[in-house]
Amino acid sequence: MSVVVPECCDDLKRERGRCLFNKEELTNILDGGPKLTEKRRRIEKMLINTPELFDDVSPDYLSHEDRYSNELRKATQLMTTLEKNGFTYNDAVTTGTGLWLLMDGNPLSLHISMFLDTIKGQSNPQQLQEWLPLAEKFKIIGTYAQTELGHGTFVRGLETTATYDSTTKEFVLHSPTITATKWWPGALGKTSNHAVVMAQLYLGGKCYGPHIFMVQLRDLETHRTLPGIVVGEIGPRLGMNSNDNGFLQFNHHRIPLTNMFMKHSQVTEDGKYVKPLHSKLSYGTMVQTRVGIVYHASRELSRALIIAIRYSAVRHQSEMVPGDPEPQILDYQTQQYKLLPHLASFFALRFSARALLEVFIGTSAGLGSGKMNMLPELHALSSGLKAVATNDAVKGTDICRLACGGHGYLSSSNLPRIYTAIAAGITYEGENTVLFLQVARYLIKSFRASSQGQTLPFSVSYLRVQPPSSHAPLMSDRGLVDALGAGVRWMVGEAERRLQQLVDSGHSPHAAWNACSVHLVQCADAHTRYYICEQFVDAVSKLGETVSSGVHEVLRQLCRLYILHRVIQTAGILLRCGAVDGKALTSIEEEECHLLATLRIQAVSIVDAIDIKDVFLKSTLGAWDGNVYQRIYEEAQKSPLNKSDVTQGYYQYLRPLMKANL
Ligand SMILES: CCCCCCCCCC/C=C\CCCC(=O)SCCNC(=O)CCNC(=O)[C@H](O)C(C)(C)COP(=O)(O)OP(=O)(O)OC[C@H]1O[C@@H](n2cnc3c(N)ncnc32)[C@H](O)[C@@H]1OP(=O)(O)O
Ligand SMILES: Cc1cc2nc3c(=O)[nH]c(=O)nc-3n(C[C@H](O)[C@H](O)[C@H](O)COP(=O)(O)OP(=O)(O)OC[C@H]3O[C@@H](n4cnc5c(N)ncnc54)[C@H](O)[C@@H]3O)c2cc1C
Repeated sequence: MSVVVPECCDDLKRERGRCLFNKEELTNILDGGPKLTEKRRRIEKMLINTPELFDDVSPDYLSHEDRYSNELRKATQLMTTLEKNGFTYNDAVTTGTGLWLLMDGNPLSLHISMFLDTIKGQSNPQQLQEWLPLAEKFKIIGTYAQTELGHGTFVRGLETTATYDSTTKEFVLHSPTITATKWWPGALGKTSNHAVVMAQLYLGGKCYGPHIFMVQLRDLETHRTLPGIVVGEIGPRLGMNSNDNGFLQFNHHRIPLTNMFMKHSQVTEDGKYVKPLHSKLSYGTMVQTRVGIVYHASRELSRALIIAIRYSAVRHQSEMVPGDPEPQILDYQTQQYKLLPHLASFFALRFSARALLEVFIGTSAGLGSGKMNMLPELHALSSGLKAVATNDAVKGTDICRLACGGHGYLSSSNLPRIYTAIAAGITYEGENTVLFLQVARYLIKSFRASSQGQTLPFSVSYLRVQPPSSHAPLMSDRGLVDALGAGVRWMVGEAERRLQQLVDSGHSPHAAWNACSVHLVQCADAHTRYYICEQFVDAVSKLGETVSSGVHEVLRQLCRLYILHRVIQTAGILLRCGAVDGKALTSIEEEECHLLATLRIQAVSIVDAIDIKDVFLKSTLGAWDGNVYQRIYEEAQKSPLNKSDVTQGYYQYLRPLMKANL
């Protein structure tokens, strides 16, 4: 059956006809300016004109091995296409285009992110000169090998050892137990010939804690594993199965002294240790990746939202008024309630990701001149935002799937794949509960410092013991954000009180911490969300002077929805601390419902402005033209089971069963 694709179906035409703002302007804001939109589109055009980058057959129908090879084919093609056209891998990462193409984890993602970032951030000048050109030109291919079978979160508990032998000026890398096996690193199994390896540094019998080493794993000609090294792939996962997540063991494997990354700490030839300016500088690559993940999570959420919102405008179901035609499901208030707060979250995360990037850039510049004072602030912000962004992207993506009913469960909707890929983000790069507990540590320290009269860094300055009272009317955006801040201050104060009470009653500080950790995680989550609200309000108010009134109104409504939704989610706390009363909450609930109806009118245009082309959405439900049913039908025809009318399985199993005398 041939597909006659209309320019765009009537439902979507009508939706788009109601647009009251300049879509291109909103696109530019999301990209970070017109020049960046233009650059992204140039990259997209180039990629779209490279057919080798696209799948002939859905990876769902490939074997485990073919899936990997197919993704490797596309990943290498992507790198050469970018290079030939004067772009870098970084352009593909920062515009999102590369990650959308390589849809399910890919064998070069760790190379272009954590491997290269470690070389750039942890090398001394000689190492940088030696390794960076090789890695940038893909002469060596690497990954970030930190996690072990026995330890992922607790980096200090890693078991792999790097023992210095001053007689040969080498480190001896060893995996003393099964639990010391490196486990999980992306692209470690079959792709990488190098890895940056986190191992416990031993000098003269003394352990100096985890340090990073550049280790060659495979021969550069034959790609065979080097002696003293065992490496392989860990097998199928929930998602991201196009990647070759791997395992790695060392058997007294020797590497030169100069292969320890020596920007921050050094070992001299005679085995003396030179301390870094801050003990956690070697965790820098993780921090940088967390910053990137906030963007990544917001992008993945936006893909799910485009799919679900367009589909909700095309799908008609049930009767709202008996006897009337079936309405678009987007007209149901419950459907709006499922989707639109997540649309607001996407915008909130995008603005917060940008603010975090600025903190990262500022802190990195400071580190260059020996200033370490911003490091705890960056660690807390990047940990909290990574956790909230991935939690919300996962939850939002699953809601989008559910909002598409049965068809959301189809692989061809692409929602399952977006979900499984982003679901890994809750665990990797610091498990979210663990990261929240790091934020909580910062909050409690800050709260206590404030009680002793110290000035607090900007992200926690609202926690000071005697904050100035809010002058903004409660129901204004600022007033509600101040109320949320008061709620967090109350929660942190309460956590501190409970901790102190437990210590006073004889518990050790560590036992008290564990006994309060559920509440502490809630504090960290609430603090991070308060920060996100602040960033959203600030960004919209700053843009107010420069953008057209239509775009400003849409952003103002999305920001308002985000804040109202947050206040409702936190109602219990806000009532307990007296920041709002029942009457205010009732009017906030009513306003939220009203706002859902207002935003619904332009919802399709808003997701259009996110500007992700069909080839990157890869969804039968979310394509620009809304031709949903034809696409679903055509995709089903590609199932290998439809190649013949009667399958082999019938002759092998079903027929014998039917003929058996049971
Ligand atoms: C370019 C962008 C690309 C974007 C691409 C996105 C696409 C994604 C594709 C990639 C796919 C997958 C990648 C996944 C890769 C990985 O998962 S790599 C492995 C990551 N592993 C982790 O994240 C481990 C998590 N654990 C930790 O970070 C630490 O162990 C933990 C912080 C939990 C505790 O560390 P300890 O060493 O045990 O800490 P303590 O000794 O207890 O000390 C705590 C104090 O140290 C401070 N601290 C901790 N970390 C940092 C840091 N990074 N910076 C600054 N300070 C830090 C902490 O605040 C405590 O300070 P205090 O004592 O309170 O003053
Ligand atoms: C798809 C994927 C890709 C990955 N890629 C890489 C990679 O490229 N390189 C690499 O080195 N690693 C990689 N990892 C590993 C990843 O970084 C770890 O899985 C992650 O850091 C969590 O560690 P864990 O698995 O040891 O979990 P655990 O730490 O064992 O966590 C299990 C549970 O214990 C809880 N828990 C642990 N510690 C605490 C605590 N202190 N307080 C309270 N609760 C706690 C956690 O909250 C969680 O609920 C990857 C993982 C995945 C899933």
